[in-house]
Amino acid sequence: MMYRNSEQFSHHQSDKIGVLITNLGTPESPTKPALRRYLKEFLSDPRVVEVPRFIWWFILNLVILNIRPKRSARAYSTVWTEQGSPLMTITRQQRDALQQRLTKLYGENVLVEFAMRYGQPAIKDVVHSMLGKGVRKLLVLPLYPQYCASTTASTFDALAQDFTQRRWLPELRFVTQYHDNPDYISALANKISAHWQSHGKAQKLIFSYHGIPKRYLTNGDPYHCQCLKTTRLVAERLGLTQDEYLTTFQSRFGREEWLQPYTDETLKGLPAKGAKSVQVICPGFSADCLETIEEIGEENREVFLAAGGESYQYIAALNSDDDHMAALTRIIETNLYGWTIGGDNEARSKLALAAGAEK
Ligand SMILES: C=CC1=C(C)c2cc3[nH]c(cc4nc(cc5[nH]c(cc1n2)c(C)c5CCC(=O)O)C(CCC(=O)O)=C4C)c(C)c3C=C
Ligand SMILES: [Fe+2]
Ligand SMILES: [Fe+2]
Repeated sequence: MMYRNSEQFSHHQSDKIGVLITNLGTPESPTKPALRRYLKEFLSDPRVVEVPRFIWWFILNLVILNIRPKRSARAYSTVWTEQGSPLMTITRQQRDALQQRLTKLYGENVLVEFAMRYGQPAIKDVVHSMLGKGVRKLLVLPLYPQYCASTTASTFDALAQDFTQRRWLPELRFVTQYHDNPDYISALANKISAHWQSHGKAQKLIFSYHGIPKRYLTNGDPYHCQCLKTTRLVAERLGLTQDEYLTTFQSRFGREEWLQPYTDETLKGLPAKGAKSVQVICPGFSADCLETIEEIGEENREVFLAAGGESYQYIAALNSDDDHMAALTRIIETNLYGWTIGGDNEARSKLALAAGAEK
């Protein structure tokens, strides 16, 4: 067995702390071949599609990969910008903002990087580069506020898979969720209040989360429960009454039942029930992407207006907003505890001093 070497190993090298933020990933370009490559990797992940492998192999390769890439490429081209995919651009901005905040707190000893679960930059490549730069303590923060096996556990799988190829593993901490973190909840509540300040309040506020097959919930995934809790906490913070908001689930894929109520069907039914103005926010997406910009911002707007709705507003994701970056920084700081403060070696006490000076 050949293991991947840690590059530039030397005795007495500094123990750096690495913070790796991750998100789902995105195709390299909004084209059919790029989408085919991306969707093949994504939809081959057994955490995403829990169907017996050999049955799924036929469906994926003979049906889905012959239909979906073209359709998805068209959708992606509507959100693509000069800098590329919004998800990539925003994740890079988040990395930069977090690096700046953590350098202020702890000095040069903390390295922040980002990686994508599917496509580029791949988790294994970024981890390799971080270890090569002297990172011996690694904190991984998937930017999925609500835990789901399809996203969070799959990210862990990618890390674990990479670690099977290494001789010298770093110390590892992995954040599985932050759905009820008070700073995350405040950031969402503030974003909504700020929107109300400039646009007024709609009749209904819709909290729309990415769906999953209902079967995953009945098999024990806590995702649904965490989504409902995020909504409840934000609604409490805003003082909303039960009839002022709804939680719905978007982005269905395939024929089986997914978490209900569905975002599109809910929007279709609202005007007839007297709700002609809505505001939609997607708290499960830490960065705007195809599923928010195109699906919620465009497609669902059409659905609502065609059904007799009059006013439809999408409230952007937290992206690299200051409030969001402050919340993530606090989550990171909490999870670095003992690596930055309270340790016994010189490097650690230096970090603690630097941190103390800032507060
Ligand atoms: C096939 C099943 C899928 C499951 C289960 C699923 C869960 C899930 N996904 C996200 C976040 C994102 N998904 C995105 C795109 C996307 N998702 C699926 C399918 C499932 N997702 C597909 C096929 C696609 C590709 C786009 C398409 O062809 O329609 C994205 C956007 C990526 C981007 O580049 O913009 C995100 C983000 C979560 C949080 C989740 C479970 C909780
Ligand atoms: Fe998805
Ligand atoms: Fe979608």
